[in-house]
Amino acid sequence: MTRLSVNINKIATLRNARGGNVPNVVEAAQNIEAFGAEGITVHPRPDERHIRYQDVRDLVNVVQTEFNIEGNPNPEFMELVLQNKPAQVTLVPDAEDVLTSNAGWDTIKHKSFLQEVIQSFKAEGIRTSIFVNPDKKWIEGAKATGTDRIELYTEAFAVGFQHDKNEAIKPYAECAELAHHLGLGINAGHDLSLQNIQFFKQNMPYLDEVSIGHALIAESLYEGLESVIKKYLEFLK
Ligand SMILES: CC(=O)[C@@H](O)[C@H](O)COP(=O)(O)O
Ligand SMILES: NCC(=O)COP(=O)(O)O
Repeated sequence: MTRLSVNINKIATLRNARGGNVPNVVEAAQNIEAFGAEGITVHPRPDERHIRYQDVRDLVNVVQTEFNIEGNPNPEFMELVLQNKPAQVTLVPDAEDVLTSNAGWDTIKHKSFLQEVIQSFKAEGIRTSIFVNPDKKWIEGAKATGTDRIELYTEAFAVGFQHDKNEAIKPYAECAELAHHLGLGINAGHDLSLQNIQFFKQNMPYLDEVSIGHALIAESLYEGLESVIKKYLEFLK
């Protein structure tokens, strides 16, 4: 059984485009849970271009499933997470100006920094996960940081899936075997979609959780458009 955590960044992007509260991020999270998702993920970025720090404060009292906050552990992010105590924090080494997450941790170079940060979250009962590329050296390095889980960065899989899906999954499945052997939990995310998720799940051992946002929200638009347009047409008769 692999948990689905829905990343709601893109719902906040849409809300922020108009400056009001439509769509309502908190209501969306509640609906997503009511529809069966097993977690809500947010990734507040320093410029708050989608999820704002206040959204985290609003969501933490409302989310009934697993609340997962992702981000680069700078002092502001650490304070936000430590004050709100989600079930899980996912550490991502994003530069401030990136369009989206584009790399995993060098878990060897940043070992002592990660050890320190992870220890402060775990001391507050927050499960930790660190975002890594699918390379065995980063998994071994992750083990040494004391993290509970890794999150495998799946962009390379999503791209490779288009050309040779069996080749694309190989490093992920091997890293999952190693992580499990080392006693680490296994999450995965980035560019997973309705197109590639079934193959990913079927070929990934020990997969605890996936977090999916961009494609899932786009797919919800595609699948919802027909029904909404029909409703408008009905009212315009
Ligand atoms: C950590 C990760 O994989 C990202 O997918 C991220 O959570 C998405 O962030 P954006 O929504 O800002 O692209
Ligand atoms: N951790 C990955 C995530 O939350 C969602 O990534 P994406 O589906 O928006 O690419």
